[in-house]
Amino acid sequence: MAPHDVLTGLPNRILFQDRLNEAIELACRQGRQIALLFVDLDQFKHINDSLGHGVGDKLLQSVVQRLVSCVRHSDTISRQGGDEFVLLLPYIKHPEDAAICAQKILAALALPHNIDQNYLYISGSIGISIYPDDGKNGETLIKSADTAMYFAKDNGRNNYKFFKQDMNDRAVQRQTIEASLRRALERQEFVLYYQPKINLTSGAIVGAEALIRWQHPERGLIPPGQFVAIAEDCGLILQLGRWVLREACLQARSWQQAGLPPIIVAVNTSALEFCARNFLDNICAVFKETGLEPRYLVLELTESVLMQDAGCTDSMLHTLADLGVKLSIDDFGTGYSSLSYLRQFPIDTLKIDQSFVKQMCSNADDAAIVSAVISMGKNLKKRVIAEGIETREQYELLLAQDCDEGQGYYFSHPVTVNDFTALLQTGISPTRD
Ligand SMILES: Nc1nc2c(ncn2[C@@H]2O[C@H](COP(=O)(O)O[C@H]3[C@@H](O)[C@H](n4cnc5c(=O)[nH]c(N)nc54)O[C@@H]3COP(=O)(O)O)[C@@H](O)[C@H]2O)c(=O)[nH]1
Repeated sequence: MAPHDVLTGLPNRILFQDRLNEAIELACRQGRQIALLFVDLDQFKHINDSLGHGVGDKLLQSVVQRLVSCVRHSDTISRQGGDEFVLLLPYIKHPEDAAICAQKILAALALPHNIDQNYLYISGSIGISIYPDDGKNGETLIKSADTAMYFAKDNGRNNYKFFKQDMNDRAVQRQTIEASLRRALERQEFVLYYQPKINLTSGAIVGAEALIRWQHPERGLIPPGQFVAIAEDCGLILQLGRWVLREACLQARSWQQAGLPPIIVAVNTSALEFCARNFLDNICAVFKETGLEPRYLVLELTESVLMQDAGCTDSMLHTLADLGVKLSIDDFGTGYSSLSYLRQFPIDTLKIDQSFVKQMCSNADDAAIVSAVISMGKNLKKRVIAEGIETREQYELLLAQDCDEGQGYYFSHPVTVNDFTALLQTGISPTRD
């Protein structure tokens, strides 16, 4: 068997294992430390699925060039398979040397990759293990670095983490969650909560954001923060997303049929779902099945979905817009805001991230950002919604700046279907603070 990976020319697992064993033996004799970096590309599957494996392969080759530029000749880089790479740094003085290398890799990966006249962006998550503290043999060292890499992913991706012993317990916990998520889908343990979106001038409910919860038979109601990222990593988000979309559309139609004022229902859509081959077909099938008109659905997309310089994103967004589906940029201001997207894509709404709203009454910079997004939205003829409104002061400031819509605990927490139906019947009376 050839000792090198055919696509990248890097040492394969077997050759890497030999070098790692040699490095461990030498370090043991000399009483030195060595470092192992486990690099996994973030959402690489999404590139393969949307742009094809040919482009994915070229991106991997470009990534390898960047990795090589970040290490010394004495270091070894190996492709473990797919989009996973392991780096052996046999000569380090301190663990901090590995951190410096990880920072260099993140910075190098972040620069655009020019593939077939497209600029592609990719980031990586890196786990670091140190011999002898995190493993006395190669297998354990790789496993520790791999575990740490998952924690880097959970920490928002595009960062690095050193292995810590308590990560092992949490990794077992994660695998348990993954297995029970699969069971939960079969047993239909998920529910949607709805949070109203308010027209700030009239006070009327104009929309609802559907937010998933897991009604766990023993642990009670589990918020999405504890399982959506895991579902994304193991691909279950596709099934989960299809369920959310269908359920939300059924509910919106059912409110209309009950004679309640028609509102627009918003569904969060992750990059993985958006780029799935049958995403559009599924949406059309849901409209057909539920009878909901497309104009009553808004997809909340994060900037990472728009970030891919892909023809498919552009045509998908235009097809959705032509159907009548509304498109909103979620967490606006926190991602890769390239303002040219606002011109290129048929975006209806900018949703100002709650981190800016939270501090807008006490922090002049946040107030300036909120105000700038509102006036930019007005000039570009896009609706602007502020999320995370918790106080009357924030509401009044947003109203004074002519922000179109708002959402937040000041008006209502996300609530069950029955409670939301009651809100539609009675209207909202904001909490006093
Ligand atoms: N792909 C999918 N992602 C989903 C889905 N359902 C939810 N999510 C994502 O999970 C994130 C966390 O959601 P949740 O715990 O429900 O939190 C939402 C609100 O409860 C919270 N919120 C709303 N108002 C306030 C407020 O005034 N203060 C405060 N501290 N928090 C508030 O914000 C969350 C809504 O955020 P956003 O989506 O950015 O509008 C959540 O971010 C979802 O992305 C799903 O079905 N699919």
